Amino acid sequence: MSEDADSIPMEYSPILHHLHAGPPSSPSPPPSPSASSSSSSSNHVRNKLFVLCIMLSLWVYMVYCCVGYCATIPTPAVSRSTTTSIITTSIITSISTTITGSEARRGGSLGAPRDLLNDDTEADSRGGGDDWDEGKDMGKDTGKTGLSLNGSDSESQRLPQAIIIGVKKGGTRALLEFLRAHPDIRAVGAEPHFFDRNYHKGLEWYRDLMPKTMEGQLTMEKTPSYYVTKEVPARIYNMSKHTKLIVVVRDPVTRAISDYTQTRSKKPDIPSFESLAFRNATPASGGGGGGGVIDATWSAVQIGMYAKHLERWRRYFPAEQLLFVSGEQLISDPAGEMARVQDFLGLRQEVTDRHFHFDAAKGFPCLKRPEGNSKPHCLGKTKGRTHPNIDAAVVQRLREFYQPYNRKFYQMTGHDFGWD
Ligand SMILES: Nc1ncnc2c1ncn2[C@@H]1O[C@H](COP(=O)(O)OS(=O)(=O)O)[C@@H](OP(=O)(O)O)[C@H]1O
Repeated sequence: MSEDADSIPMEYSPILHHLHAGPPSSPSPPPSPSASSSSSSSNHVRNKLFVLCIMLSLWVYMVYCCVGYCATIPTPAVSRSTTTSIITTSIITSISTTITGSEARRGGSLGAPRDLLNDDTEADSRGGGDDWDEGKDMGKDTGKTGLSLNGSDSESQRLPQAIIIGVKKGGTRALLEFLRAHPDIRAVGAEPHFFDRNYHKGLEWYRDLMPKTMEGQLTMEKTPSYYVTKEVPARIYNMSKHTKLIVVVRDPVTRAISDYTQTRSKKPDIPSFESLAFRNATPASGGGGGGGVIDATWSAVQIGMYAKHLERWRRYFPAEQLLFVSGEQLISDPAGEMARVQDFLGLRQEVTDRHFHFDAAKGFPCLKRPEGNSKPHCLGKTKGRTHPNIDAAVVQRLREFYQPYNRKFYQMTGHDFGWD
């Protein structure tokens, strides 16, 4: 060990003083003037190097924080022993706050991965968004609760307690948007498709999509393809067997035409509805109709066999946990249908007839604020498309095809939807 290091008196440095604090040593003989000046300058350099090292470590730590790790490490306790640690703590705290704040502002649904926007129903429901797309409703953005940094103690992301599981083109977007007018509901805007397409990503991925909720608020999402996907009932049951399930159903013939209309809006060259509806349809049979057999493997037809799909759900969930909303009633009497839904969810009756305005030009109810005269908000152009005229004979064949399924469905749900 070098004796010099121990015996040479150092220039006073508060930092080094702390580091070298120890039992007082016996006084050393005074150094010669030349030795004193060279050792004093080498100490000076060493001190500077030491301070530089500390600054460098701080800088590295700040960079580390900025790439996102800071939020996951516990913030060091504020120590008053040295100025350095106070500064370090305040820098770390302010970076943490910035990161937490920006994440909160992103909110559940806004942080959703991009691939969520690629599914057909969601892309469709976003398309028209000139007057009301689903990310923008009556001031109740999905991420709104995330804006509160102070309230974050009582707010957290929860798995949904209620899900709109179907059906595609039934009126699911309208129902979700109506529900989002309720103060006790927070919902993801985009369709997560967790239980069908993204299940391998795990429940934490799913939870991460959810908006923050306070105690007593319900978290919801809608993905219409769940109702017809074989694996989904068991998967939702495994998440929670208490999940409340809502299905918006609509006359299966109109639903099939609506489904076809949506596909055709994206792929204008597809064959006619008539020819797709029948197995082995030939141009000679008028593209369908005639004596052909309905093609129950065509998804536009298959989705409307509601009773068949319901059997799968009933193997996992009791009747009381499933609510069937009439897509037709949701248009003609939105407040009445909303009363049933709020009841089912155990919520106060907040969304009432004062929230709806029937837009005669659009032919649909739109949401309005109960107070004031602000302009009502309607769904975008992709909701309420004009359907093509379908051969009456084909429509009739489809009605006959669906009749037994409808009857069974009325019996299973205890509700006659009046489609026959
Ligand atoms: N209030 C209101 N405004 C506009 N549209 C309404 C409304 N209520 C129900 N509907 C009907 O919803 C149909 C679309 O259903 P979905 O939202 O379930 O479609 S999707 O599966 O999410 O693509 C859509 O079907 P089409 O008319 O065939 O476009 C509408 O008839």
